[in-house]
Amino acid sequence: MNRSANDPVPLELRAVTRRFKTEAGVLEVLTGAELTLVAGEIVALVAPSGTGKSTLLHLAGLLEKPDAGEVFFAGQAAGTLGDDARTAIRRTGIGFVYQFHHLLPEFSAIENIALPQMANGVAKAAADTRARALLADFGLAGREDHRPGKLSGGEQQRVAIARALANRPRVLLADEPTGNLDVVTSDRVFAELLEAVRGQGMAALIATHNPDLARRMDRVVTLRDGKVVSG
Ligand SMILES: Nc1ncnc2c1ncn2[C@@H]1O[C@H](COP(=O)(O)OP(=O)(O)OP(=O)(O)O)[C@@H](O)[C@H]1O
Repeated sequence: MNRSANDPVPLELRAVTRRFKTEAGVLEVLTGAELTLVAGEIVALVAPSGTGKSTLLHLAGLLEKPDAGEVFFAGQAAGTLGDDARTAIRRTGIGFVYQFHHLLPEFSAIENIALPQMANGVAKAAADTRARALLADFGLAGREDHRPGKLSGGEQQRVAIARALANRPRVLLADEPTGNLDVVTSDRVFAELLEAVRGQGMAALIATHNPDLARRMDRVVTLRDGKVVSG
């Protein structure tokens, strides 16, 4: 995808704070986190369990709102938007990949990738064509009509990644995208993910516990005392 130098910054978190009330008191998870993702940049988020990686991804993905600070998507302050506008950004501008694939079990691989496009107004024939091409990119030609239950773990995760890329989002957010796979499959699927993200010129933030995978990204950040710092 061609993005020009004048395009707005895909994703920016400014002074983002998030706290949770727990029985033990208030838990300050993010305390003024700052992060900028430029177009074409793939950032690894590597931090110990419980430090707030998923929380940060949920805020970046407009799934939750910060208690203070602001998330900017393509230069637009998300806090100023209503729920419909936030949902529209999530549907068209952001691709999500989780540790578990969350594919729709009753639908085939091709339908799982075509449906989010059709929800965005793409005609079925065009959505199917793109889904087919993505499946081929991920080595799944011939598996189009298989339901997720008939696919291996690696194949399921490839379909989930293809689904996240289907609408050509500006930003990809991933939480341990290959954390559920064996080492060899994880390595292969991860390489395919990076290639696809680079090919589309997207910005990506990918949480992983795996330092080998993190090294293959453009830079590594971590969370310390609720703030994003270089990893
Ligand atoms: N809705 C919530 N209510 C209360 N506490 C929460 C909530 N969501 C997250 N937390 C707490 O916030 C902290 C950060 O959670 P988060 O899931 O972001 O961590 P993480 O770094 O992604 O961990 P992991 O690597 O284990 O997935 C944890 O202590 C968690 O228990």
